[in-house]
Amino acid sequence: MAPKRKQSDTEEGIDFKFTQFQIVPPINQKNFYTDYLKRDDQMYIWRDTANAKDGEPDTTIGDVKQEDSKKAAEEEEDGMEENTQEGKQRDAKTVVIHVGSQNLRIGLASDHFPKTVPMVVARKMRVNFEHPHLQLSKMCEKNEDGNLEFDEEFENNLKLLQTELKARLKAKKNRPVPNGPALVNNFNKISKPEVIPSHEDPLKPDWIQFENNERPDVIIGEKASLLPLKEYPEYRLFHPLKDGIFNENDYESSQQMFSDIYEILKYSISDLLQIPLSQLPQYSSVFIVPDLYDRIYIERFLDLLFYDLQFGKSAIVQESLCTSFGAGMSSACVVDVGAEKTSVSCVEEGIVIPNSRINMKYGGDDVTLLFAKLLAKSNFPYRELDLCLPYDWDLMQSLKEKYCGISQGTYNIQVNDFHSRTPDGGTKKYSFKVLDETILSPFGYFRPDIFENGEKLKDRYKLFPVSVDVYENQPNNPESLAHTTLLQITAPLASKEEELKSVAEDSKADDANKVKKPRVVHLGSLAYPERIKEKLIYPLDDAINQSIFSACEGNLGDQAKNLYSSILIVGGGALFPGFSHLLEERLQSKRANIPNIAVLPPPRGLDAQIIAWKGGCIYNRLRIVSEFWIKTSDWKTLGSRVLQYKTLGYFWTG
Ligand SMILES: Nc1ncnc2c1ncn2[C@@H]1O[C@H](COP(=O)(O)OP(=O)(O)OP(=O)(O)O)[C@@H](O)[C@H]1O
Repeated sequence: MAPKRKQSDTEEGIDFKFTQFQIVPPINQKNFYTDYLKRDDQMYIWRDTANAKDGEPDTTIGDVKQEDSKKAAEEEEDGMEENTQEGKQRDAKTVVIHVGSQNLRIGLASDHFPKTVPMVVARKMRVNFEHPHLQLSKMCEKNEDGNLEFDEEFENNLKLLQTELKARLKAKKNRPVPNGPALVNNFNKISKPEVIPSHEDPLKPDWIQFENNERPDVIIGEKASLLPLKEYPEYRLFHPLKDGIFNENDYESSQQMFSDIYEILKYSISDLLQIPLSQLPQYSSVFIVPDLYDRIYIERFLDLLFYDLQFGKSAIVQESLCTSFGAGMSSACVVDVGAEKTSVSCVEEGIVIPNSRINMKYGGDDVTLLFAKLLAKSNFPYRELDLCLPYDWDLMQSLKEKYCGISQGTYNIQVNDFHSRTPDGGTKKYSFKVLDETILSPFGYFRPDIFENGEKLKDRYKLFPVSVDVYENQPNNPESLAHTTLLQITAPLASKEEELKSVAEDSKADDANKVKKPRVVHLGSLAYPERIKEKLIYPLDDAINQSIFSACEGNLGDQAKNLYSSILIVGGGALFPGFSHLLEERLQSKRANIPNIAVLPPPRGLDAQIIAWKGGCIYNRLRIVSEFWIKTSDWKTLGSRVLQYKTLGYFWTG
């Protein structure tokens, strides 16, 4: 039999406690309460603001609050003072910056109009750059009937577009032009250019010619398109933004891209606004960001504003909010059709409704390309036109802006002319005929599958990783129910096999990176999208319907009626005559139960392209904005966390 084990002393009933310390019982969660880091006045950022206001080293919280309320009352009393002298002084020291894929709009808040700078840089490379070509005549081929044709997908989409246009013209009692396309083709085929001697062309561009061997490293903005690229092949053109985000496709490194953005901003501030860079610490900047922004985009831009340009303080504000300020509307559905992106968002009482935001990857440049293709099909006489050359692209843009529009009056054969100006070919005058090309091109917004969408968002996340949460390592870019819904609707269009393949690839990548898939944060009614798909291409009118539907949480009541009666259309891409009217008609046909649908142009004859910038100036005048300024010290101490407390406030989380 095994011997009995000796029992320990405690078990033998000796009354000593194991420790003299009082053991703390678990807290009863019912009565548990703490406000640690829950009140604004405990945050460094607010205490810092309060101290700065007082000019005292430190104060107790109660005192700060009393002082604040006194000051606020004083400010209320002399509000006029704020609106006149103080406000004007502040405007003269604030630079409002609105960056677009094609144009940067920048100016002092006290200016009437911003300076517009094309977002392009010509950089001298170490070895000659082989420029790509996109010659119009080589884009299509002759079919058996002798007509010019593009690929099958394009031709099918074009047929659908033409059918839609015919139905519309019939409804408006417009008669078709008998034998129209043949008449147009025959005229264009035999149209010959007239050479204009350079001394007879008052608009001849001042092409850049370098003397000796002195060649600058960078040429910025408009000047870059005056560079004869064939003569100076060591230069390459870069567009740092594409589709409304960083252009990761054309650059090898993020530093290279940022140095181009820096050059554009530096040139605009020092040369155009005449502000010496050394004085920027005394200036503030209002930076206008997309509604459905990318966190990395905002963080990197703020780095640039604080570290490289050294602005004293900055505020960031969303595009649609600025547009609504600029238009003086407290609630609106803002549709911004830009060069390479189109956004739709609903704004109410100074807030962009998070679930209504939609960002689509098409815009005015897609219409330009479509117009060029349609002209190519009808034997456009300028056959050497190369869309990769900046002056030829600009020519096509100007033809689009001059001749495209959606009025029934233009549906007839028209004879137009234009001048081509190239550094090697001089000036030539061409005549050409068009029939329905000018109407069909803007129609593309309602059937965007016809645009060249394949290369969009190519190499996304090549230079920058997906923004992830520091705690959960989950993608944390803001999401919107409207946007996610449309992504899910368009997803089945991809072939099943392709889908499965890429899902498998994604899951492999996920395992490697330990990054989980994004989730829909707002309503939770939808499962998370199968993959991180961002390229949203969807008809404009349907996108507006979806945005308003999501803004009202599916209830098309008074709120929806209000939004439908104030659809504000801005941005350069929608500046076609008759476009607002067409959009209004299409919305009415799809929402017959909503009376008074109105698509409004910007009020007071304001330019649709600068209205968001104007709104940025007005934002600078709001008294509340003083709480939104991020100082250099805040950015250096807290980094992007400061955005939770300031400027974007709760938008930053979603
Ligand atoms: N009068 C016009 N008619 C038609 N299109 C126009 C007109 N004026 C400008 N555009 C087009 O508007 C586009 C530029 O618009 P905008 O300046 O709003 O773009 P962005 O803000 O630079 O780009 P994004 O919003 O995509 O970032 C170009 O495609 C240009 O061809």
